[in-house]
Amino acid sequence: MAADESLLLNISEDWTFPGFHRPEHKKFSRSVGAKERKGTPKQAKTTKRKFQGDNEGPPPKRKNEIFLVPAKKTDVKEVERTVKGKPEGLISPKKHPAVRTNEGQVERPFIKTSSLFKNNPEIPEIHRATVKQVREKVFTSDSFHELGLHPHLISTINSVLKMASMTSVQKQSIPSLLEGRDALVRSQTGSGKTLAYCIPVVQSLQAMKSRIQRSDGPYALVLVPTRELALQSFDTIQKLLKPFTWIVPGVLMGGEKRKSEKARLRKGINILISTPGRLVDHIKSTKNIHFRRIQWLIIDEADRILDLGFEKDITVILNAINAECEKRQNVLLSATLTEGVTRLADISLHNPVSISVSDETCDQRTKGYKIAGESGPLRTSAEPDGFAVPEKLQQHVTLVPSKLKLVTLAAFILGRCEFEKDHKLIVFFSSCELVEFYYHLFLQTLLGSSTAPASGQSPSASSRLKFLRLHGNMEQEERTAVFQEFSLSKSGILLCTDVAARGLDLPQVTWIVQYNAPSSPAEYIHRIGRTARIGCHGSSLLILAPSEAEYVNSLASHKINVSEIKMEDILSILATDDRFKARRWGNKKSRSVGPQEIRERATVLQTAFEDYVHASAERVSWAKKALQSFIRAYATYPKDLKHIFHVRSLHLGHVAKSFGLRDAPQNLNASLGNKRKSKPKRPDLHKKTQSKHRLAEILRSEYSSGMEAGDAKVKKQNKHGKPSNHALQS
Ligand SMILES: Nc1ncnc2c1ncn2[C@@H]1O[C@H](COP(=O)(O)OP(=O)(O)OP(=O)(O)O)[C@@H](O)[C@H]1O
Repeated sequence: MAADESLLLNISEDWTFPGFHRPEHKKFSRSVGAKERKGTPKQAKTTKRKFQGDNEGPPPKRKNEIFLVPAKKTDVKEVERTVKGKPEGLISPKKHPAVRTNEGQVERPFIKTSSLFKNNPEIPEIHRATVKQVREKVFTSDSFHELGLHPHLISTINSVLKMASMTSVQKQSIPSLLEGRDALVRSQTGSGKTLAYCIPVVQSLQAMKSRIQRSDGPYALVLVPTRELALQSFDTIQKLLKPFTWIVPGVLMGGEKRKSEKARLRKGINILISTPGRLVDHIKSTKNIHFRRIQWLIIDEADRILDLGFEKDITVILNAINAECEKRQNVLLSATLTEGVTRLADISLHNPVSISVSDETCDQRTKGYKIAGESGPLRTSAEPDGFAVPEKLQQHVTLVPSKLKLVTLAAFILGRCEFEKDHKLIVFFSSCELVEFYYHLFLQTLLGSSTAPASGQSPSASSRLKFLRLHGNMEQEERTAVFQEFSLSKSGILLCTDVAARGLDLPQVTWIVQYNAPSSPAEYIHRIGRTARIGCHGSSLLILAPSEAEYVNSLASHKINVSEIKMEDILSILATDDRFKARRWGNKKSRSVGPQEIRERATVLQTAFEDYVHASAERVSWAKKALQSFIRAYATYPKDLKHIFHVRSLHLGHVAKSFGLRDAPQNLNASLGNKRKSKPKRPDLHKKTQSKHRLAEILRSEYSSGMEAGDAKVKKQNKHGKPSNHALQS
């Protein structure tokens, strides 16, 4: 199936000197009408007629090597040469054989580039009622001194963690937990839930009459869904334990050799932080693990742990603990309390206190949500019926036809990270394959590859563009390195799956971009919650296709308000970068750039992506596999979102463009048909336990314990930043 009819542009001559001045540019007006959105038909036709004769047949063949024109200082002569013929810049399409005309001008053959702006679906107006968002006050004016903690613990909080006053959730939770109560704790993302449980655990363990010995084994067990979160929680506990050196924390998270974990278990870990899968592995295979002295069981991101089908693992863990110790304190935490958490609470909490921070419930500790029976339902009537979103988080949505999705994302990244300072972006995708694909595509095209050092940084003018990626198919060593690098970095772009959606506290993230919509409003909340933490400012952008516009209403029904950014406004950033200038607009730098030229610049950018992908059969096959992975993930939206996200509503030819493919792969439908027989499911909270177990299998690659045999992992990126062999095969 052809992607679309073609607009023919003299792309290879479109490249000019990549100056970084910011010419005045005209933004697309918000009132761009449907007619204008579709392009100016007359102009497009003229362009087509003009160039058609020169370009029958496929684009010229290219070598397999990565194209790149390294940025270097250029003198005036060099600039002139560049303007006349050779493309130079961060994105540099393959060079085509030059032809000299009578006038001595260098002419190049034309590249056939499908029109990005024709035959797109109409972008609907977003109509939704404005909802009142649930707000929570982050900080209180109360200090930690009021809690009656050990003075050394208070001074550690003040001097090591540099915290003076408690957050609302800490003020409400810590006293209850110090009283010995079980608890179900909900407060917005980035509000300090980690310390809300860590402080009481440390306070109670350091106060034990007979001093804890390392060889005693675990007194507290903390379960978290991902390895990065395990590391992060471990780090916090380790800091709190500074004055109490006899209490030993430890983390089990997979990716490490089982032998060394066993050795650490044998020596003794008093506060054990683990992912459920990894702990179950040890319960089944490690003699030295025991739970005789467990006094605390903490399940962080409790709803996620259930979503992932870890219920079976949790049952194994609870049975193992219950068999050895009867009485302990249990705490479940999450920013999103869902039906799943209530079920988990039913099986794991005893006479719990339910703590929920919101304007309505603030300062009103609601105690005594009793379990009607050992397996009866927990009543959580005080819960607000919407999710709380940090007050300083600006949420946006943009409606983008599939064909334009890739250039819109690239323009958005360039706009934030190249032309503005100190932006830290996280971009969420729906699968590991998509993350790998776009990571390498951006690295090779937006940065140019062969001079880019292994960290993904270029010495060129685009040095502000630093791409990193994180997903469950990477080697643990690299996952940890990326997590730490992005944490410490002041700027950069992290492409990731939902493995980074929960709990991660990455400082100073300014934007969250959701390139693929999340599978539930709860996941939306957690993804955007990686910014605007602990009272800071932050923004989010959800990219939806026109056919997915209804999702905005779905979010509104959970009291989530998003405001629209027009796609044209995102693309208008291309006006500030003359690397994308089409030649026919000349070299004058002072004139303003109109909508038609921005469309052509977007086409130049798209062409660079397509050139990269079509430079070899191997890359085309890689892009096809990424496309297939996208479609597979698209088929897994839960039933209640199927009317919005349905594979049938995808235009494959258009979607293919967002993978740099010029045409929709011919055999995709057939292969999708085969997949449908064993259709994987997304997490669906309303599904029965059995289906959750199946989910666990499907999502295992993202959240695996790291012990599975034959786990296909993405090998460390080679030093040229090229797709690794595995990435090409995945
Ligand atoms: N009392 C406090 N004063 C200042 N900063 C704090 C305080 N408590 C926690 N923080 C900081 O707030 C940030 C967010 O905390 P934390 O990660 O515990 O949030 P969370 O509620 O668990 O978020 P999520 O729901 O996303 O997991 C961390 O950087 C933490 O160090």
